[in-house]
Amino acid sequence: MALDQIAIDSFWRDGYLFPLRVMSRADAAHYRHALEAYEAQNGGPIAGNLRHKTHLLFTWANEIARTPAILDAVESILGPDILLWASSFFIKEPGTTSYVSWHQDATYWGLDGSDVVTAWVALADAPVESGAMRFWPQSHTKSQIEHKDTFHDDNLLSRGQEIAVDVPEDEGVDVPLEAGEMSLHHVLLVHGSKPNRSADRRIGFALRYIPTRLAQLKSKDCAMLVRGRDAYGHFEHEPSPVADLDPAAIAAHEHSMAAQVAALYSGTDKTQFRA
Ligand SMILES: O=C(O)CCC(=O)C(=O)O
Ligand SMILES: [Fe+2]
Repeated sequence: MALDQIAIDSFWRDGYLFPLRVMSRADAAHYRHALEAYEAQNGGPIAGNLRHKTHLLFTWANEIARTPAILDAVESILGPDILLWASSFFIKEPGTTSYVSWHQDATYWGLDGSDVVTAWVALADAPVESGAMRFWPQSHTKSQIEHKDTFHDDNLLSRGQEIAVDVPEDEGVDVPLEAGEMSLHHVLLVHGSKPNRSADRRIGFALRYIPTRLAQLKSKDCAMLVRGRDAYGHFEHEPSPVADLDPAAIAAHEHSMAAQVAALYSGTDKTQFRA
């Protein structure tokens, strides 16, 4: 579903766009079941390194990342040559204290440009009371703001990083989504979310797309070509998984995680994702 000019203009003006339906409720439920079948077998929620770049490990997660309606919308913003740089599950269990502090994604990513878009895909309904995301409109025009690391246990971000300015709460826009819908946000948009006070899990799969012309300044990094061609070669291309958790997929994921952790945790002693 290509975006019309009004939608494209509103993304660049406000720094976000939502809601966009990218799959049916039934398809979202199918992917949720695939995730939860793994979690049941694993004995608990997906966590640690497996929560990140999950599309390298599971065929169903790779399929979500390549959903034509998602890529059409992203192409409208970034152009035809698209790499998927990262993916992360943001899951909040009902009645828990997990939250996401106000932050800008760009802070630790090391990418040399800000034409980076996150598609946050809801695999379960994410009403306001579930701790839906909140956006600070037009904050992407403020360029990079200082952050401080808290490493707070309940904070779902890699470093528990918080923006070092007061965000006017009354300017925050709630981003409720239904299962199968997505929001898009700009890499400099200030956003966060509160704990889940609903009766169901809040399950978001965040997909980070970049144009092939961007480069990683912090590590020799990897990404997956999901549309068009790559005339730059800044990133080592990652393979799609052939089967869930097969040895080649696990090896490719480990290789990519090393590069991602080197970038996101630079300056710390962390060697893997903390949550
Ligand atoms: O899921 C959330 O509440 C936050 C997600 C987020 O920070 C992101 O996708 O960039
Ligand atoms: Fe974020």
